[in-house]
Amino acid sequence: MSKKIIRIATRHSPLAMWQANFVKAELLKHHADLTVELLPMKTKGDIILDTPLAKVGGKGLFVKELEVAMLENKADIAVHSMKDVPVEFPEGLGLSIICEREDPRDAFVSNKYKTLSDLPLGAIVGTCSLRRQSQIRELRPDLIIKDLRGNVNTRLRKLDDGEYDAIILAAAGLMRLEMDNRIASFIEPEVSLPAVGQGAVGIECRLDDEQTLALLAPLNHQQTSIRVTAERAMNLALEGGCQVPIGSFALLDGDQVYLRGLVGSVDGTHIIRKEIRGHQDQAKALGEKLAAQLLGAGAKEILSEVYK
Ligand SMILES: NCc1[nH]cc(CCC(=O)O)c1CC(=O)O
Repeated sequence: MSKKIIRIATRHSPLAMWQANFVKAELLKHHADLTVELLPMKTKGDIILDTPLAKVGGKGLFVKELEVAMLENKADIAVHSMKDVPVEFPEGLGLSIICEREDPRDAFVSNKYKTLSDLPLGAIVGTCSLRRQSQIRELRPDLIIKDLRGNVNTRLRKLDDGEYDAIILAAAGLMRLEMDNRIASFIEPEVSLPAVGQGAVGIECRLDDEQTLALLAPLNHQQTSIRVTAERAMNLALEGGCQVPIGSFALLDGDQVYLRGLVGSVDGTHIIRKEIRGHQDQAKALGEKLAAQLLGAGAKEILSEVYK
């Protein structure tokens, strides 16, 4: 067999580069004679930094350019944070692999306070996630939520500059970048239900590229894959993108899936929570069932208000 090269399309942010290098190392671990190249590129989500993400619009802000590179055969695979991957794929591309999940929780990051409850009345919290905003507002309606964009390092710098009393980030990103020391406390899923796929890295490729699919196969983590399948099925049935106040979080207990879902108004006054359990073989159906329960309980009205 000729010497095979795998070209990885990735965003150029430090977290994206870490994830692409992680996949490169994993590929080399399983296939020592492989050549792996990184192709860093900018996406629309990296370029438009002055607008709240929910207003930039369009699904897949962080993945489209990477997908084009694969379709034009300039790259073979793309490495994504599962949280940023839209539920549907362009013709010919698909998500073949989900790697083992890092800590899926949100992290409370502050130089002055330990937890959300420690924050004084009217404190300023930075996040651009409607999901985080909704849940934080429910708990602490007095807090002022200020938009916060940019990659992880930019966000931390804005905190350090004193623009915020605290910011909320995905724990996984901080842990991967070896900045766990910035985490003041973890926010449990009961307080802030994580986003669909949070903490998991996924690999997309051309579905007819059998050689690449075979090389990627050992990187799949079955338990993570089942959990994220349930979460994404819920999101798809709600027609949710990644910029909506939706949380979805699955755990596995033996062969049983425990899936929790949430849809909330941005002001936190109206939050719908539902949960469901079932066999892991039914992960997708469980997600769809849970979405139907959420819709039946008023999620549709909440989401149409957000999309307006
Ligand atoms: N939306 C940006 C994004 N996409 C993935 C992560 C973190 C890593 C992960 O969830 O795997 C982040 C940053 C954040 O939310 O703090």
